[in-house]
Amino acid sequence: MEHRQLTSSNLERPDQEKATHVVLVSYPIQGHVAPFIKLSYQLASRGIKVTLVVTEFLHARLMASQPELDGEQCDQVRLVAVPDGLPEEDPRSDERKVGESIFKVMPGHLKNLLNKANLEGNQVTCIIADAIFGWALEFAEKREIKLAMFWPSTPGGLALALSIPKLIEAGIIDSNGTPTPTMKGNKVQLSPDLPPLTDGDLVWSYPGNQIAQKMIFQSLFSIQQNLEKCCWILCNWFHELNPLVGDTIPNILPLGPLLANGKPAGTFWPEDSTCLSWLDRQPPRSVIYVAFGSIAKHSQHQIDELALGLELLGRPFLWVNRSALTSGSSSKFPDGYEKRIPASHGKMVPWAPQEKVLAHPSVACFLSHCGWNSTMDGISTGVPILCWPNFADQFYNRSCICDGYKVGLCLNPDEYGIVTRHEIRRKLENLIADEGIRGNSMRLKEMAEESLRKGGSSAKNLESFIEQIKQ
Ligand SMILES: O=c1ccn([C@@H]2O[C@H](COP(=O)(O)OP(=O)(O)O[C@H]3O[C@H](CO)[C@@H](O)[C@H](O)[C@H]3O)[C@@H](O)[C@H]2O)c(=O)[nH]1
Repeated sequence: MEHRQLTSSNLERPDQEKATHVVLVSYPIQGHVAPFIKLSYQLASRGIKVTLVVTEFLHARLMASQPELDGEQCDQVRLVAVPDGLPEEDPRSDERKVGESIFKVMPGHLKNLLNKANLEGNQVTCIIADAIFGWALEFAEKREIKLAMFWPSTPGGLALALSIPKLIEAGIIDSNGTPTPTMKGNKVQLSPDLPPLTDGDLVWSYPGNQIAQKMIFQSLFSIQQNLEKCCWILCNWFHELNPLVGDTIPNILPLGPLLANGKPAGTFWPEDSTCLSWLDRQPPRSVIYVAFGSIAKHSQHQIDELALGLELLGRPFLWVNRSALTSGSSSKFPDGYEKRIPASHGKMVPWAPQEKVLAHPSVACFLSHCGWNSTMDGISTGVPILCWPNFADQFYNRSCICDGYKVGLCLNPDEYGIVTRHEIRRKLENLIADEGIRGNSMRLKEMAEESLRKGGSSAKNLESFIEQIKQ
């Protein structure tokens, strides 16, 4: 199935006929698609013709949640929808099945797309592929097309992924990524400007989901070879955040923070914008913003503790209570909770315009699962972060936020593995009162802004990338 963005009338715009044409291919999850879309805007705004390939399933979701993605505002970014190889009725809830199918069918779709673009005189100059799409290397090489890989996650995660062979050789992890007794209780220094890594920080860690853990480890294992062979590794951070990590990776180009800047952020759920007018009615720096990205889950017991912790704190809060945040159906609140918390004091939304929320002056801090995009959202708006990691890179991101960048605090579970309401209340109070953390957050925000200004590190990296793909 092809969407209207692929029609020849659309492709043959005279002003763009000779433009450099970049095709981007993202893995179809929110934490990858959102930064891909923001990167697409950056390229398109500099006159590059941009085609972003998404699965049909995802395309339908994006159109339902942000129909503007198909409109005037995003005209220079063409979304092309391709089948993911699964039957229409499949709910796409089995991550492994989706992943395997994508790897099987995506090369064929890309081939068709390039052939079609060639026929229509829109030759593709460069492919930007998700860093886990190793198949794109051979594909681009055969067709003599430049290839960049995009790493949507954290500097620490990249440093770790690239160290996997050495860690196995040194007997620190086994060939499945499981820490050996040598690592237990010890720390590994991946780069002088990263906090030491413990066995709890391994980015493939997915508590309670062995299949996902194995899948993430295998993808990361393959990344080292992928990145060695591609021309550039594009990343969503700015050089000054972890300058030494970049020094060890020759072809790295940090371009972040990647921002939507008011354009549709490519979210899978419709944004509830009423939270912005609600924020307008709150005092400056008063609100706790609570959001756990697109995949993290909490038990109903944890949701209760969170709700009661926020109540104990007594400050206004805005809570993204996304569907499937709990393992069962939708999360419930403790008895009488919604009556006790007036709407003026606590607002729940299924999905928020996160970039805009965090930039709002009423927000005091961000209770986050530490997904990398949310971490960059927090850093680029100077909002201190209370860390509640759930799986994967989020544990090491927590260490970076708290011990590396020093812009947050972390929640600690009790002896039963529960983050109690008292811990939540205490840490939120401490975080809000911590002037040192606020100062660090503001400094990083300024550095992030500086990196995007003309002559700043990310701006220069983007210009250099564009110059090179034009050659
Ligand atoms: O109400 C909300 C909540 C989130 N977001 C956006 O959704 C994205 C969420 O991304 P992220 O914070 O990275 O979380 P996940 O969706 O969980 O992302 C997955 O992908 C990331 C990048 O690889 C990893 O760092 C995470 O651990 C992994 O779970 C960000 O762009 C947010 O701005 C919204 O727009 N509104």
